Amino acid sequence: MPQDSAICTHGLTKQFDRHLAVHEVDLNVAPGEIYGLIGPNGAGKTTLIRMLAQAEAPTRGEIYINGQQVIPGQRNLAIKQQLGYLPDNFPLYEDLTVWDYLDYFARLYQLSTFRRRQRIQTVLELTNLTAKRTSAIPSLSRGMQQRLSLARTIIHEPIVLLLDEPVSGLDPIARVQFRDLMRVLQAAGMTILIASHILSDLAELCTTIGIMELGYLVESAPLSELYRRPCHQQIFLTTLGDPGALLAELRQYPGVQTWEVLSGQRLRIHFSGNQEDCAQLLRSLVAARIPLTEFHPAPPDLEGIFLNLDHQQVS
Ligand SMILES: Nc1ncnc2c1ncn2[C@@H]1O[C@H](COP(=O)(O)OP(=O)(O)OP(=O)(O)O)[C@@H](O)[C@H]1O
Repeated sequence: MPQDSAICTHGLTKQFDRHLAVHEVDLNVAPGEIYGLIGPNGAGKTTLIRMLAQAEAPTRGEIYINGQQVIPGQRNLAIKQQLGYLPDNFPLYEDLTVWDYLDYFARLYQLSTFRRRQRIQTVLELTNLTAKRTSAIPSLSRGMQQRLSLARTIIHEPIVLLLDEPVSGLDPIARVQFRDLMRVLQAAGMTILIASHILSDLAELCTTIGIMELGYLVESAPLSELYRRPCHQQIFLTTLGDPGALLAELRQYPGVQTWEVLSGQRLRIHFSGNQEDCAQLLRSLVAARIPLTEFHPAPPDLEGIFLNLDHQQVS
C-alpha cells in the first residue's frame, strides 16, 4: 500500500525513443529502511532513481513518496522537500568554501537566516566536516568531498534519501565512514535508497536488496531472506578417522558438488543448499559415525547469492 511505504511505485516505466530503460517497476521501500539497488551497467538504476527524484519524467506509472502521489507535470514542492537526492557525479562548485557551498543550497531551499546557520552546523557535524568549514572545496580529499555532497543532500532535512553510487571512487576508510553516516541518518528516521555496484558495502548496510536487470526489478527481498535461499557455499571438514570413509559419505550426498583434500584429514567441499540442508548434512555424517572435529560452513556472501540467482555479476 502506498500509505505504508516511504517509496512506492506502480508500473513505473521510462522509454527513451525505442529503448525501455525502466520497465513496469513496482517498488516498495518501507519507512526507515536502507534499500540497496544493484544491477549491471545499463540496468536502469539511475533512470529509476532520477524518476523518484523527479529529475526525469516517467513515460507511465505512478510514484508515491510517504503516501503522497507525485503528480506528473506539476512541481510537487511538498514532496521535493521530503527528498534528498545525491546524483552520480554531481559537481561541487570549486570556487566556494565548504560553508558557502552549503549556504548556497540552504538558500535554494529558502531556509531562513537563523535556520540556515543551524542546519549548516548540524550537517557539518553529522558529516564530520566542522573543522573544514572555511576550507576551499578543492583542498578537500575525495572522501571529504563526498561527505560534503551528502551534507548538501540533507541540508533541508529530507526524510527520504536517494543516493546514486555514493561510494564509487572512495577508499576503504572513507567507505567505512560513509556506512557509519548512513546508520546515523537511518537512526534519525530517514529512509535511504542506495544504488551501488559495490555489493559488500550494501551487504553490510542494507536491510532489503532490489536487483535490476534490463530495466526490470527482478528481485526485491530482505537480505535475511536472500541469505536463507539455497546457494553455493564452501564447507571445511576435518575427520579424526579415515578420510576415505568421509569421502564415501560425501559422494552420496546430493548437495555436495566437488571436494578437495586440503591436508591428510582436512577437506573443503562445495555445497549447494541453504542452512537447513547444511545442518542435515552434518546430521548425516554424525549418524554415519564419522569422527568429525571440524564442520565449518563459510557463510555465503551477497555476491555469491547474487551470482547464484543466475543474474549477471555487477562488480
Ligand atoms: N537520456 C537518455 N537517453 C537515451 N537513453 C538513455 C538515457 N538515459 C539512460 N539511457 C539508457 O537507459 C538504460 C539504463 O541506463 P541507466 O543509466 O539508468 O542504467 P544504470 O543501471 O544506472 O547503469 P550504470 O550502473 O552504468 O550507471 C541504458 O541503456 C542507457 O543507455
